[in-house]
Amino acid sequence: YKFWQTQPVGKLGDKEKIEKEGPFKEIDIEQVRKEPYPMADGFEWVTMDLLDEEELKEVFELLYGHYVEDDEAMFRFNYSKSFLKWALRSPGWKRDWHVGLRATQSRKLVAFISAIPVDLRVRDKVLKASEVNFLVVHKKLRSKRLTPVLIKEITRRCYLEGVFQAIYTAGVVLPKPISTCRYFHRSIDWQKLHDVGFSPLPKGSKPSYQVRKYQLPDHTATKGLRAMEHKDIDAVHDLLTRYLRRFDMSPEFSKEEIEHWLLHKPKEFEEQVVWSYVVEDPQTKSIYDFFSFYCLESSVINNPIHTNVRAAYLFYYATETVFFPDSSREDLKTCLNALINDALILAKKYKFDVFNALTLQDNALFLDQQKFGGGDGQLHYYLYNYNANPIAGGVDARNNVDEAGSGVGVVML
Ligand SMILES: CCCCCCCCCCCCCC(=O)SCCNC(=O)CCNC(=O)[C@H](O)C(C)(C)COP(=O)(O)OP(=O)(O)OC[C@H]1O[C@@H](n2cnc3c(N)ncnc32)[C@H](O)[C@@H]1OP(=O)(O)O
Ligand SMILES: Cc1c(COc2ccc(F)c(F)c2F)oc2cccc(OCCCNCc3cccnc3)c12
Repeated sequence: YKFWQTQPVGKLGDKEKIEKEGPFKEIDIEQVRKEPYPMADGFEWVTMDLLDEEELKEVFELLYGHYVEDDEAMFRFNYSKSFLKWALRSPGWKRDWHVGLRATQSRKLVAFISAIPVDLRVRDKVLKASEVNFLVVHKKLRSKRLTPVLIKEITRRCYLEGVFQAIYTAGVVLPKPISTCRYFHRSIDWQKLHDVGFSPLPKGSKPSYQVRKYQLPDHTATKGLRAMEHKDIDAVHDLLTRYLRRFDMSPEFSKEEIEHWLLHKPKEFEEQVVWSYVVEDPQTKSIYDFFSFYCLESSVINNPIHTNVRAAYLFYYATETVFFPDSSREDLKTCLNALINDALILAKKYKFDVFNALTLQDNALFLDQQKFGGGDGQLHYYLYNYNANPIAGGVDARNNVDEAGSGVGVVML
């Protein structure tokens, strides 16, 4: 019984072009089970209340000990409580979509899966979809087929809300990725990355050469660059909405979502999760560009010197450059290199060790020039119950950056 064969996800190997893109399973809400799926003896479903500090802490601890690791089990994502509040309590969030599994006796939280709502455009269609993330099963309960049940349960809860499509990413290959992007990293503190075993010393090089290669100025260079403020929400919303239309797949953000995802609120988040900067024309005061990055640390497993790597991840950005009459790809390349170089300088200022980016959006235009190195990880994008032709992930057949760029405009956390 292969879980995937019963799910509306295209079979592996479909190579022919899909004529008509769209859902391929019509769901009748009347037929959807009203109560959770039966669960193995000794475990029970719970809905986590992430407004409750204690329950938020339980989800944090489960992820801290059991979430995604690299293949050599040297690092594990360390999503902070602030991050989880930001990621899971976004506009339109539903408590029912924060699904936990507890051991009945001990009450211990042993598994979790979540979803948040997103208006997702795929080419010319906009879907009321969900973004599924933070699937985790306690290490002691692995290989017991709990995952298919967790997935069925989050699916049922999405169906009950009239949501019949989902987007999700994974480092593992599952049936039918719609796109695949590659990890790229730009060292900021090379010595620390080397100490934790993340950055090897290239043959013929020396630590001092590597440190010099990645050194960055202390101050940004772009005139008019400043931190985003509440007053910039409308302008950033307008600019990003137009810019995201360049891609085959992208979210359609409301102004509330722009405020939530891009504007750091010190009172709400004791530790900062997202950094956003705008470029304001001194004369007209209009916003010509913006970029953002988020903080996601990785625990270093078993290292005598360091316990954490502080990574900045490129998030959303946009520039008016593409809308200037007869502007070229070279103009966009020049603009993005200047913006991302300033993003790197700010990441250094805020004590990040590494700046991570995928090959999606227009990232192909600056990865090389800004000294990003290709990682050995890939991020596969998936759609649930939606047949769509493949979307370029920004890498070619040999997994090198494809200058033609990518059609992916969705950044998953
Ligand atoms: C309309 C709404 C729809 C909503 C739902 C849309 C779909 C959402 C889909 C989920 C989006 C999640 C997005 C993220 O959060 S991706 C991050 C996933 N989390 C981790 O990697 C954390 C560390 N690992 C673990 O906690 C466990 O190893 C997990 C929980 C991953 C598997 O637990 P375990 O190792 O104990 O295995 P099992 O015995 O229970 O089950 C084995 C089956 O599970 C399939 N498997 C393995 N990894 C994944 C994976 N990442 N997505 C989907 N399926 C996965 C695998 O192919 C096999 O199926 P089959 O090949 O044998 O049939
Ligand atoms: C993850 C990731 C990496 C790994 O980066 C590091 C890991 C350990 C370190 F010590 C370090 F310095 C890294 F840069 O480099 C990247 C470059 C671009 C994008 C990246 O991840 C995109 C966000 C991934 N979401 C988490 C996730 C990952 C896999 C499945 N489901 C969710 C990554």
